[in-house]
Amino acid sequence: MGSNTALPPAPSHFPARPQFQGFQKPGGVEADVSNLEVYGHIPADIDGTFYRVMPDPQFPPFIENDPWFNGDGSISAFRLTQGRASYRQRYVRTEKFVREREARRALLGKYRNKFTDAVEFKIRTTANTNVVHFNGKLLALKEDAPPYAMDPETLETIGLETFKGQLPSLTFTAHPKFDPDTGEMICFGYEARGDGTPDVCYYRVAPDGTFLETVWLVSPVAAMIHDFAVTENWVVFPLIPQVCDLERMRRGGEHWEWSPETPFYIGILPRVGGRPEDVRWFRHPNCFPGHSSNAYEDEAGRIVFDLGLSEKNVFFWWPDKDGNAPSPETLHSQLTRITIDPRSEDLELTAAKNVKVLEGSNSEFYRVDDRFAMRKYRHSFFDMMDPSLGTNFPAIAPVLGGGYPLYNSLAHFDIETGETEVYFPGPTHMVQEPVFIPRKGSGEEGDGYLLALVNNYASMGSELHLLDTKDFTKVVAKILLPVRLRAGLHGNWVDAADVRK
Ligand SMILES: C=Cc1ccc(O)c(OC)c1
Ligand SMILES: [Fe+2]
Repeated sequence: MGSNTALPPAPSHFPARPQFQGFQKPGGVEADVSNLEVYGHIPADIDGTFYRVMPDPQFPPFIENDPWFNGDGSISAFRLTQGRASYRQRYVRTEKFVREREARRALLGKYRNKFTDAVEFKIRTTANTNVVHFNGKLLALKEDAPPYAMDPETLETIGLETFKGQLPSLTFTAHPKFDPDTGEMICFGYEARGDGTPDVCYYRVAPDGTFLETVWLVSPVAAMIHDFAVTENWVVFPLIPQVCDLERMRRGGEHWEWSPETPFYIGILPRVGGRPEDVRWFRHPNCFPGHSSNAYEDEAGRIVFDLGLSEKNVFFWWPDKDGNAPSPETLHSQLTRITIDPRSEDLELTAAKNVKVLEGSNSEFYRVDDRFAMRKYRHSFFDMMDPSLGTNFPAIAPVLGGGYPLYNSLAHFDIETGETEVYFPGPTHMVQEPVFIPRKGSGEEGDGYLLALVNNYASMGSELHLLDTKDFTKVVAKILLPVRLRAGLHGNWVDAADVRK
């Protein structure tokens, strides 16, 4: 829209929709709290910061039924040291955030549809999906743009990060992977040449920010590639059958549409030295690939790829062309192992040959001991929804809000024994994504702590629950926040020892 076009009316309050109501009501808070109340105790060997990000719209949208994925990125930093906890929170100063604050209203239109904006943006991103620590900076990530760099201490936004001009792609995944041995950051961008393009750009970055390698690929369909996986020798690109159509976007429609006809494609590329023509697109019957747990190569050289797999469209707010979408309570994602021979002539993956459910519970947001990322591993930690644990749904329903899948417990799955341990935080609580904290001085996989943000619908406040992985079902510390933090996406633990001074 041109600058002399009248702006669409800007609402003065958030709409009466589940994603803006109850616990999901936007907070708009920036904070510095020097001491948080602790029930229990924070072990003395814990010294670091838990960074996480949530979409939290600064202004009410002028878009009808704006999905929760479209809110401004707000970064929380929970600093745990010497048995104490403090908390800082800042919005990422994206171009969108800064210009909307100036205008005192929403200017950005639909999720990833520039044709619906009230003004023209150079960079539309909300930077609201993940926050990682790399080369002395925080990177606030969303898959539609380059990262925004931030100061890890002050959470001041430094600016758009293009790695001194080395970034070859218009986009950067929200799920970069870090090799625990080399510190290398392995990334990609999809729609890497712009909205609706099937181009995927794969790149590897040295710990000092030097780009080591770039490979341009073309995917079989312009689909969302949210998470991915890396092994010693391969990278794995799972395509979510949510597809983009630029014409639909031009008409003011959605960026994404669920496509039941599209298979679940998995692209396999050599991790080092691959050429564009080396990518191989395996096919699995239509389903929804969620987040990765981990991946590695077995003795036979096959790729073992563990992820959350759901039969139905988890992003139910983007239905198929006829408007069909599952209702959120019917979604069930399971930790699933897909085994792929990267050299196989046969590109069809089948349930019988290639797929095995590892853990049948309804689960998501898998985390591992990152020292074992890209390697054979034994322990996966995740969010779980098990209504039989005793959540008092009638009591919390009026304040639950919604618009996204809910999880009421944290789980530890031991892949070797097949056993699952569960931590239930309480009947009026839901959990967000956990992070794993290794125990100081212990190299044993999975030995340490799990830390997660918990929504308390009785107090309408947020809490951090800290568990010891050796006594998983009990809480070690509950850290109370003076605020309510709505649903977030991802975060990471940054140990004080790993912060470059
Ligand atoms: C969980 C996935 C996911 C995928 C795409 C997004 O834009 C996003 O924004 C918060 C989240
Ligand atoms: Fe994600």
